[in-house]
Amino acid sequence: MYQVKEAFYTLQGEGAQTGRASVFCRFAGCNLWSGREQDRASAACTFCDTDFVGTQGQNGGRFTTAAALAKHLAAQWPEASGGTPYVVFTGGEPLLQLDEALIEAMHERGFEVAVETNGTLPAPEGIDWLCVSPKGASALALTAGDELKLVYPQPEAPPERFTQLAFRHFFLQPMGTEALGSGSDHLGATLDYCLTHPRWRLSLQTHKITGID
Ligand SMILES: C[S@@+](CC[C@H](N)C(=O)[O-])C[C@H]1O[C@@H](n2cnc3c(N)ncnc32)[C@H](O)[C@@H]1O
Ligand SMILES: Nc1nc2[nH]cc(C(=O)O)c2c(=O)[nH]1
Ligand code: SF4
Ligand SMILES: [Mg+2]
Repeated sequence: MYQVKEAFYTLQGEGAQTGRASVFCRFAGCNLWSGREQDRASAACTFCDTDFVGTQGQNGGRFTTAAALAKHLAAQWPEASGGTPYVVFTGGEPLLQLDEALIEAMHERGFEVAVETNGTLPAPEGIDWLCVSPKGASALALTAGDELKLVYPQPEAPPERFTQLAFRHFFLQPMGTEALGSGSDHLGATLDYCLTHPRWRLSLQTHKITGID
């Protein structure tokens, strides 16, 4: 049984695939936070900007088979539009639910499969684009992939801890604080770090700038 909070067609807002048309599948639930505000301060991940609780979002629901969920997601891609169909599995934490059967079902429908993960859980075979975004002191199970996208700053996860890992791209993404009720957006500190450490590139959450989903 797959539990999906929401699914929508948009442009990837972050990282090296920014601007690419994508079907997003946001799975419900996370292993680093319950999603309840009263638990935020004591969670392993404290700065989450996302509601991933339940299955009542747009195009959300419970799906009993990989085939049924794949059909539901493929239906969000515009017909006869050209380009390679692209699905981004996110959450919550997608690696609590994503399995080889669902990846295969998306491949059979012609999709490339991307994942946005906190990196604390092992990944199934067959992912085409793996983005790992480390969280605080949480240990990484995934130490290789396509991009490492670190939300900055995190006192318990300084960038230096990750540069030796086997990723093709290293991004710093300023911590957005809207969900946290603070005025500061950490953009200046992120710009400074990228300017003084050219290994790292800036990732902006462009969907928040443009107002797209
Ligand atoms: C909501 S998470 C879901 C996927 C997975 N659980 C993870 O943490 O990577 C999607 C992306 O948003 C990033 N993110 C979450 N909260 C953020 C915030 N307040 N500011 C900037 N990026 C944030 C995460 O680091 C991750 O790269
Ligand atoms: N447009 C857009 N791009 C995104 N990239 C990562 C997202 C996520 O929440 O995982 C996200 C999202 O929610 N919307
Ligand atoms: S690990 Fe990802 S989904 Fe979970 S609380 Fe942190 S940012 Fe949100
Ligand atoms: Mg998001």
